[in-house]
Amino acid sequence: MTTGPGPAGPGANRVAALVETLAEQGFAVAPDFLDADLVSALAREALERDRARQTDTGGVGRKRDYAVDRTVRRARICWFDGSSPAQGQFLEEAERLRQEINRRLFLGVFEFEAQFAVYDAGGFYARHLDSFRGRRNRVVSLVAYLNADWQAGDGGTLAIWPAGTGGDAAAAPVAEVLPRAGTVVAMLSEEIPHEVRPAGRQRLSVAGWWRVNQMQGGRIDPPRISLC
Ligand SMILES: O=C(O)CCC(=O)C(=O)O
Ligand SMILES: [Fe+2]
Repeated sequence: MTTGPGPAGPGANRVAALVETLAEQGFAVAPDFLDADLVSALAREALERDRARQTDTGGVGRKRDYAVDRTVRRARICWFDGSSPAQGQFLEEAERLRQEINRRLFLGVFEFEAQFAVYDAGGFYARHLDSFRGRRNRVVSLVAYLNADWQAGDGGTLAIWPAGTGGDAAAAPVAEVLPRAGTVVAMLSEEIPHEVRPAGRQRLSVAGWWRVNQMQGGRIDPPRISLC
């Protein structure tokens, strides 16, 4: 039986289910989470920005930590600037998730930053955690895939390892996620090691992170400045 939208509005069950799974296992994979029209618009924008050379070569980390290391990551990125309706709609989805994350997980996450990512054939991102040493910087990670007709043979899966296996190179992944249009993945940034396997064809995504408020040298951690 299907149920209509509850009092919290359309999609509330979908958001609650994702966050519940995130709370239970440290990550959640939700196929068909995003509306198909939104996914198409985001894919178009990612390609337009890439063509206009507004994507950077995917250095690892926030701007001030920038280090381009093509042995770790081969992709181009472009930070959201909130300037398009598609970005706005995606950020509204992120806000719904943020509220549920704070309600269910008590994480106090407040700020969201997002980027388009373009991995050409051969692109990858070696196994990593999304948060940085010693800083409660990124707390929850969100990835949304924009690729129509992605097949298992196209590679580019997101491999996910269980929490706490960061230093264990021999541990087996618990999930391999195909980057199919509409699929969304959420992960606890400090705990879940993950890797983008080499893509067999161009692979488009949006990656985002929620952060907690941080005092640094008596100042609130400043918002990241856009690169494009
Ligand atoms: O695109 C993905 O599947 C994950 C990307 C990622 O791990 C990152 O940008 O930190
Ligand atoms: Fe990551």
